[in-house]
Amino acid sequence: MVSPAIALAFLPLVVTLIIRYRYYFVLFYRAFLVRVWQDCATGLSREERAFQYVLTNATPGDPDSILEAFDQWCSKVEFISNIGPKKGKILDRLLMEQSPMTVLELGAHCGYSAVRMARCLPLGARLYSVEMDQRNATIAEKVIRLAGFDDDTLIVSPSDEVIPRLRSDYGLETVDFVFMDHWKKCYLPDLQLLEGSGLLGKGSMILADNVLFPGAPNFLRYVRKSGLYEWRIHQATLEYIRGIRDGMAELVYQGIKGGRAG
Ligand SMILES: C[S@@+](CC[C@H](N)C(=O)[O-])C[C@H]1O[C@@H](n2cnc3c(N)ncnc32)[C@H](O)[C@@H]1O
Repeated sequence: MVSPAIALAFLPLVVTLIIRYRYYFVLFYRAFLVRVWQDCATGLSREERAFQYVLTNATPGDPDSILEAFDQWCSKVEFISNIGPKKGKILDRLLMEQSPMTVLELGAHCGYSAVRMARCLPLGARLYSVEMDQRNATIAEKVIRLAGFDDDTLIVSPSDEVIPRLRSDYGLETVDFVFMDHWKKCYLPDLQLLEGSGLLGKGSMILADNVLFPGAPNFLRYVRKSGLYEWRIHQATLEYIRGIRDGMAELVYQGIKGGRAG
């Protein structure tokens, strides 16, 4: 039995830790505890619950109302790691400035960022979204169609299998814009796969989310050292949780080092 005196001595430390890491507790509570509880209570997956909410609260064919419904659900009900409204605005701005004709998304989850991007693209642009989880892809497909983007292509496979086949199976010559938002450990190998496949041209932009939290240190180290990119970090906070620092890395491919520009 711990004596009350010893317990009291540790109290300031415990209080300090709780205050200091309160946003991480909130994240753990909303992303994990609420999810487990709701999975048992509803018999539905978190993604299916989010979709039910979107179906009830958004207007079909109106992408902004679909994004708004997702944002309300993720801020007030359960956490889902969509890019969210704040970082989403940076993504919107970059897409509108770049006007890319071919866009590749790695990690579609429920289709939030796919809808977000599709509404910013110029007429005739093509969006290829890659999602390896079949259940997530089913929801993403429904969300993308609900928003009215019937021409977007959803590829259900792991990114490292899809990237080498983009040229042969989907007829892509170059990719103008890549949005990376899948597992962080895949960022570096997939970037190198894209380089090796010749799909990046001079000026192709890569935007990688969550490079500070949960973080992609190997990816950032490589980008810094490779000399292949002009790059910057957009400082932000984690989607739907203020108080946890995060950032997105914006890379612009400069072509093959010491050789012909891509
Ligand atoms: C953070 S969520 C994507 C959120 C989405 N981009 C958004 O903002 O709405 C990550 C998703 O990437 C998928 N994923 C992870 N690694 C992948 C890979 N190597 N290939 C394809 N999908 C992957 C996961 O199944 C998950 O659905």
